[in-house]
Amino acid sequence: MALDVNFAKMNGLGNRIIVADMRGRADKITPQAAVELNAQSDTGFDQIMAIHDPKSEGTDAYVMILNNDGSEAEACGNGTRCVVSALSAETGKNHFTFETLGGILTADESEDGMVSVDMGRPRFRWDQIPLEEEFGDTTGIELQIGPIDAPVLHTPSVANMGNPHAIFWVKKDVWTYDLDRFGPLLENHPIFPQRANISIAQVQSDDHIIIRTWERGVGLTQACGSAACATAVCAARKKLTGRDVKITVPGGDLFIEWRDDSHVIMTGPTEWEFAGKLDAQTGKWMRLVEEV
Ligand SMILES: N[C@@H](CCC[C@H](N)C(=O)O)C(=O)O
Repeated sequence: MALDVNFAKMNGLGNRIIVADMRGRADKITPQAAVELNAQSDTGFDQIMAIHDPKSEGTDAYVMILNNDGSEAEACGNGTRCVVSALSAETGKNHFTFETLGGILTADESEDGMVSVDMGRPRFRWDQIPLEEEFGDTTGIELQIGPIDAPVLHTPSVANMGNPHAIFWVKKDVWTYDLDRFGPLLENHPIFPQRANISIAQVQSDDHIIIRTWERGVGLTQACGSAACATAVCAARKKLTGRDVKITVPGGDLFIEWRDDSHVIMTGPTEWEFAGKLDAQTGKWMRLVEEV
């Protein structure tokens, strides 16, 4: 089977993104094509952001989000910034409205190339995360990993930012935790019927948190924008920080504002990879033809 698609290889703070242009076509990138594409060295990615023709009036595009295990996601903060940079290079526009599986969101590119995405309103009710069983207080649910009397990670906050997140608060440096080992166990824990993105977070101050994330459907990544948003809102709910925070991820910094109307605004950079700066400047798409 040949996957023949125009694309740009980009990243958002090291979160590896393929922006694929599926406009004007009736087909979709299948889970199998995504898995096989990821196995090829030049096109390895964390997410594919497939831009389709709009489905709803007033939107610029429908964006299908695929993780590298072929599963579909409702939200991807870093990938959305990459879609904005790609479409802005192509069209010269700097404001976009997208629809994803998770709903409708807006995004803006500023003069300096930074992109802000309105990630919508977080949801905290147990059945909205979703969790398998009822918890009244989702600022810290009963879940732990490690010995029963000395858990390594415990009592995560949970939130849905379009997609499900659990955040474990830690006192020690986030790099001292074996997230590679605990990540898959927690992602697939029966308490999360739709699996979950798992982050560990160390609060530095009222406006700064350091996190690492094990992403659902991917594994360890350099950055997860929706996890940064989920961490920020959960920290503010627990009164660990204010509502305006810098989140340091392995790939750099994201700036999160939880506005009074409850919308979460995420701001950060994007980078072009082998589509190259030339393509970013001319707005020309590269063509990807792979046997998958
Ligand atoms: N990298 C993303 C999140 C992508 C989706 C996630 N793995 C999921 O399945 O929910 C981001 O920047 O938000």
